[in-house]
Amino acid sequence: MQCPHFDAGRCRSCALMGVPYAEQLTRADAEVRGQLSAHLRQAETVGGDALPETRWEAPFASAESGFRNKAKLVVTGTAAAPRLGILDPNQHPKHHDGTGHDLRDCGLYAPGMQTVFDAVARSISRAGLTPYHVGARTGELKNVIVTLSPDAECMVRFVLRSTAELDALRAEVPTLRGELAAAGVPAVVVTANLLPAHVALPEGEQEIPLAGDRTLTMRLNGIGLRLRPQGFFQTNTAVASALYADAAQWVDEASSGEHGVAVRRVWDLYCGVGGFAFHLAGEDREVWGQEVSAEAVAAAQATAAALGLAHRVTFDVGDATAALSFGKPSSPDTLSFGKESDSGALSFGKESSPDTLSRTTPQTAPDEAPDPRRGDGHAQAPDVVVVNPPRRGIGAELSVALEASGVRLVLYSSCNAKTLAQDLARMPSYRLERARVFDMFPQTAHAETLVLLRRR
Ligand SMILES: C[S@@+](CC[C@H](N)C(=O)[O-])C[C@H]1O[C@@H](n2cnc3c(N)ncnc32)[C@H](O)[C@@H]1O
Repeated sequence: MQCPHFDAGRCRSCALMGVPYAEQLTRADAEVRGQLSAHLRQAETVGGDALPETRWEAPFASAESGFRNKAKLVVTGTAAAPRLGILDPNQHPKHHDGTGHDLRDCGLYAPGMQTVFDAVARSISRAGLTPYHVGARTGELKNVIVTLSPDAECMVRFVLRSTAELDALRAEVPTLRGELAAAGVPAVVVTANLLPAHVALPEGEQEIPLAGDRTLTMRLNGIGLRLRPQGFFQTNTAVASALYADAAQWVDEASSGEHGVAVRRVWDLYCGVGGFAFHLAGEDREVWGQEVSAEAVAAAQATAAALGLAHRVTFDVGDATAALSFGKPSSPDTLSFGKESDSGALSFGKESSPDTLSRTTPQTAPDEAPDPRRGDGHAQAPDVVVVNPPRRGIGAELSVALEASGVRLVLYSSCNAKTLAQDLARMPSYRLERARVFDMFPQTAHAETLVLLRRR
């Protein structure tokens, strides 16, 4: 892939731009393999059972362009001539003069995205929305966030500093929707998001619905996952489809044969809108998902209801790091969460302390009486736990709890092989059975890794 913005130094987001794609894939695979080298297993015989070496699957390739389903565009310029893209990366953020570059034609975006961007730009001009100027701290419209579904429907969110221009935006929305419907990319969700603070974040806490029913359906492998404005969704739809499909297949394969693990209960921790949960939900399986974002949980519950699965695929808002600490209720209101930043860092009101670790009693936990405060989906110990945390990994509390638990299979999907390796080091009772790199983020050095761990 070749990019004029990269070549001109206007955008440096794609660090590997210009590196042939086959080489990017080889590098990503080698990098992850290197990070996990201490955990790769040789063939061995344990208690008379022959255990094969770690099965390292060929990396899953992405399309090298046109793969992104989501755009977070900084709005600069003027209402008459808005630019949708990024702030000039060559200036220090603290002393930025507000210059931005228009990246509507960025080659990473899925076909159809630019049609949405162009219609949004026309709306900004018609409504007279003033782009926020980071240098002068004036103006209202900070960012536009667009998500495009595989069915060519979209969600458009306008991130505003205040409600000063909300009425003008509200009055413009029907025209925008009319244009997008005529162009074949109907906007099924339009919202305003408020970000009053002068901070380099893509969005704020408050979401104001302007049109639509607040859910966009992302259809992957025939499963219509509902997405609401503030819920996380994997940005590369095709690669996410392959990731979820492999996860389901690996669990099916691990549950069959001589050493097969009967899989009746699955936990999907850090579940987002339930991508893993719905792919792993079988006829005779219960799945429980836990996630810190209430919007994502509401979306996952809407999917369960729409698919007629609400009786056996359930979700709760809560801190996944404490999910296996059966001795204590995982009450969301005992923790005060900050927002996840782009880097994936969360600011927690409370860090996991030695005290919370000592209250975790996982050796006996899976057999303990179910906590009546918990719903059916997680009243009993799971056979499989899926974890898909942000870049910081699952951390000490959850990895130590998993290590001491009776859980037979763990599927760990990670976007950071370094923290994955750190977490695996705290779980020596698990054998790394299978691994695969998924190129979720072509043109960058980042990749997603799925590993299947089986208790020795
Ligand atoms: C990489 S995303 C994965 C989401 C989902 N598994 C998917 O496939 O789309 C990580 C998710 O973890 C959530 N999260 C972050 N910290 C959490 C915590 N302590 N407990 C539960 N969920 C958390 C985020 O809100 C986000 O939805």
